[in-house]
Amino acid sequence: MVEDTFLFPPDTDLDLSFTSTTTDRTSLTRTSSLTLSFSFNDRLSAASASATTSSATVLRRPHRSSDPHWSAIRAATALSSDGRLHLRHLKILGHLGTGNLGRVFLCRLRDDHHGGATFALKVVDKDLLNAKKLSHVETEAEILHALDHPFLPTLYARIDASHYTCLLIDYCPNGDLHSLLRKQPGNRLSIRAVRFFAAEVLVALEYLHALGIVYRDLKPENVLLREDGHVMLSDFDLCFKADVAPVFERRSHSPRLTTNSRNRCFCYNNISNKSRFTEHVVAEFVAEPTTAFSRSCVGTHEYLAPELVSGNGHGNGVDWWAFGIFIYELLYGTTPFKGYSKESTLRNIASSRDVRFYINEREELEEGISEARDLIEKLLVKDPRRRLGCARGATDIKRHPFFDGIKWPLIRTYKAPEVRGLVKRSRSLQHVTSHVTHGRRRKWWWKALEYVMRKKGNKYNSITNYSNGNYYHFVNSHKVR
Ligand SMILES: Nc1ncnc2c1ncn2[C@@H]1O[C@H](COP(=O)(O)OP(=O)(O)OP(=O)(O)O)[C@@H](O)[C@H]1O
Repeated sequence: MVEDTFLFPPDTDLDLSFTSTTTDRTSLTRTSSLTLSFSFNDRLSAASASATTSSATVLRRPHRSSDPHWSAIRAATALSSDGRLHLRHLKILGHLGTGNLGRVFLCRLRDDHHGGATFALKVVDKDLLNAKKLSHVETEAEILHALDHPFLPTLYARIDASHYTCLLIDYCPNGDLHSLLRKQPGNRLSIRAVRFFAAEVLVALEYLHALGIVYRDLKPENVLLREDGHVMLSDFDLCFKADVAPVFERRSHSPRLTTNSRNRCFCYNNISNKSRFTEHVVAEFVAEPTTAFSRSCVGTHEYLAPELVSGNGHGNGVDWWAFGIFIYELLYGTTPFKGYSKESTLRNIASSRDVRFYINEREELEEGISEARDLIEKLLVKDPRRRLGCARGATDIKRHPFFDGIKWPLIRTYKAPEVRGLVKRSRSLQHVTSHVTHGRRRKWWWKALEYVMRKKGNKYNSITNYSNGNYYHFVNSHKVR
C-alpha cells in the first residue's frame, strides 16, 4: 500500500518529495559520472534490443504476450534513442515500503500514455549494505531472474546505476496477507479463504522447489496480493539453490469415498462407475530438491523449522514446516509455537511439544476444519524425514483432503474469495503522464532518488536482527549458507 503523502512542486518534475524531512546520510557525489544501464531478463533480451522483436517475446512467453506491462516496456524502448530503457523513463508514484535491503517504490513508465502498467521498483543502495547483505541482494536478483510463474514476481528489468541496484517487478496493490489478516475479526480467515491462499502458495512453492530453490522465508508478510486477489510470493533474499532431479513416479492410488459432495465431485471426476473402487496406477511428476542442504540459520523466528533452530543443517523440509505454520496462522491469527520472547519461541519449536489447536464451538461447525488441522499436524512433524512434503514435495500435499475439490491446473482462473479489506480491481492505478524534457527528467531523477534513499537511510545499517511486523527476522551471521 502506498505509505507516504506526496508533494508535487508546481513547476518541476520532482515527483519523489515526501512530507518527512528526515535525512540520515550526507549527499552522494557519484551521480555525475554514472552510466545508467537497463538490462532485461535474458529470456527477453531480444525484446529489449529493438522494438521490432516483439515476436521473440511472444514465442518465448505466449502466456504473457498481451500483458500490458511488457507492451508498455516495448513502447518505451521504442521511443528511447538507444533502444534501451533507463531509470529516467520511470516515474515514481509513491513509496510502498522499506525492507531489510532497500526501499520499494510504486512507479510507471512515463511514456505509457494508457497509464495502465504500474510496477514496483525495489531500490537498493549498495553503499549502505555489508558484504552479507550484498550477497542477499544478488541472490534475490538471481532468483527473480529465473522465475516465470503467475504467483511469483516477474523481473521486468534490473537496473544497475552507480551504487544503486534497482529491480523492476510486478506491483501488488492489495498489500500483504499479514495486513489483510489483521483486518479480519479475530485476525482469522474463513476456511474457504485459507484454502484459496494456501493452495496458491503451495503451487508457488512447488514451482520454486522444481527449480531447486528452497525459499526459507514463508510468512504472511511475504505473500503479496495482486489486484485480482491472487497471491504473489515475494522476498527471495534468503533462498538457497540446490540440485533437483525431476522424475515421474508411479504410484498406486485408490479413489477416496467421502460423504462430502465437494470431495466426491473431485475424486470421481473422469473415473467410471466400474472403476470407482479399484486401484489405479498413476504417473506423478515429482521435482523436489530432497538433497538440498544448508547450515545457515536464516528465516523468521516463529516460522523456523526445528532442524533450522538446531543448526545441524536443513533442506527442503523447512519450507513445508513453514507452510504448516502459515496455514495455522491464517486459521488462528497467531503462530503455534510463539512464546513470550524470541528465545522462548525457539525453545518451543525445538522442544518435543506438538502443535496445539484452540478449539471453539464455531470452529467445530466449520466444514473443513478437521482436514485443516490434520494437514497442519502432518506438516508440523518435528522430524523432517517424517514430515509431509519432504520426500515428494507438493505432489503429496496437494492430495491431502484439505485441498479436495481444487482443480490444480485451473487454480489461476479461480475467483479470489470475498475477504474484508481485499479490493479486487480490474486495472492498476491510472495516472496522468507528465510531459517534460529528457534532460530535466534525468537531473530530477537522481536528485530525487538520492533524497528519498537518504531518508531513513540508517535503517539498513542494522545488521542481523530487525523488527518485521509481528516477527523478528533471524539471520545468524556466524554460519555460512
Ligand atoms: N511488488 C510489490 N508490490 C507492492 N508492495 C510491495 C512490493 N514489494 C514490496 N512491497 C512493499 O514494500 C515493503 C518492503 O519490501 P521488501 O521486499 O524490500 O522488504 P521486506 O518484505 O520487508 O523483506 P526483506 O527486508 O526481507 O527484504 C514490503 O513490506 C511491502 O509492503
